[in-house]
Amino acid sequence: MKVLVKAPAKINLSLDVLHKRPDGYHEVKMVMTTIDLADRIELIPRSDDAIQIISQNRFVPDDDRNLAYQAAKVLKDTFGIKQGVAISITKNIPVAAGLAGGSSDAAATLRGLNKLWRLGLTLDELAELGAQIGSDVPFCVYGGTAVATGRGEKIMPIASPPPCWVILAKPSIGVSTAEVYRNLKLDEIRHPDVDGMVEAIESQDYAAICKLVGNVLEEVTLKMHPEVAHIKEQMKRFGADAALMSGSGPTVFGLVQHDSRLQRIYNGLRGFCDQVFAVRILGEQHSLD
Ligand SMILES: C[C@@](CO)(OP(=O)(O)O)[C@H](O)COP(=O)(O)OP(=O)(O)OC[C@H]1O[C@@H](n2ccc(N)nc2=O)[C@H](O)[C@@H]1O
Ligand SMILES: Nc1ncnc2c1ncn2[C@@H]1O[C@H](COP(=O)(O)OP(=O)(O)O)[C@@H](O)[C@H]1O
Repeated sequence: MKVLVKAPAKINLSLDVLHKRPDGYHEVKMVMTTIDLADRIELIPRSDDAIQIISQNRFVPDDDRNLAYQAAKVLKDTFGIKQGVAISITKNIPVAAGLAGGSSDAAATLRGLNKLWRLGLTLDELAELGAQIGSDVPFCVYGGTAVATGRGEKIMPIASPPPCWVILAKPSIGVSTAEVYRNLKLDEIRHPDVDGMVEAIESQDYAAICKLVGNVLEEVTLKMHPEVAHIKEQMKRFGADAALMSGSGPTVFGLVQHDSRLQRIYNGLRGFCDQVFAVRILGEQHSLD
């Protein structure tokens, strides 16, 4: 039996950092949502006990640095699984982009192996195991829309935003999440209204959502890579209702409700940015079947 799993990307509609913790991580408060841009993970049982990564993407590690490899390892070690698995990753999410591609591959591997190895774990149990791999993995285990706190691993599901288009534009640079957090000046932060964003989503107020988008990491990445600021300006100039960098960047996303304006923004950005996508928000949490 072979198992196929979708691994969707996320965007951060609001991202605040409260303080630096004694363990070196930052205490965050963010609103995240999954979008319809996804990697495809195929899990194929092996006759030996090895974990093998198969990927055609040269930026994706094919050894134990791969987060999907680490997900399989956590399950094998925790439950004493003897069977090996080949994990084939078809990459559609840009790498090191602030879209949690690696974390989502790990989360999809957890969900898929739960099925392949008949472990019978709940999403809560998979999310707890996922936290060992990375801060964004628990959110990716659930999908949908949620408030994430702690270092990002404490997840509280909320309603999904009203229907709209998400346009993503990724400049051809990769950003290190650790470096962005390291360069954040905690005493100079202008905190976004995360609670206001949650209220706006719960009341399906699209205009308020657009007004309240904010990300404290944006300024850090913008300073290192001015082209990100340029993309954000262009996104707005072409007519996006809101524009913001996702996570630690460098991808910028724009929100728009009208199909007519979508085409104009998409074409305008394609003029100077290689990777542009127009996708929908995915409202539903993942199910276990
Ligand atoms: C910024 C965010 C926003 O969703 O996303 P991305 O830009 O990576 O997509 C996340 O907080 C990224 O989560 P993730 O990429 O899973 O981070 P991890 O692997 O756990 O940590 C990578 C490094 O980032 C820093 N880090 C991460 C999370 C956090 N709350 N505080 C931190 O200081 C630490 O230096 C850590 O060593
Ligand atoms: N399955 C994977 N897909 C993509 N990158 C991965 C994967 N596993 C490990 N990585 C490593 O994780 C780093 C961050 O990648 P990614 O998760 O795409 O970005 P981000 O944390 O910005 O959302 C990459 O530089 C890559 O070397």
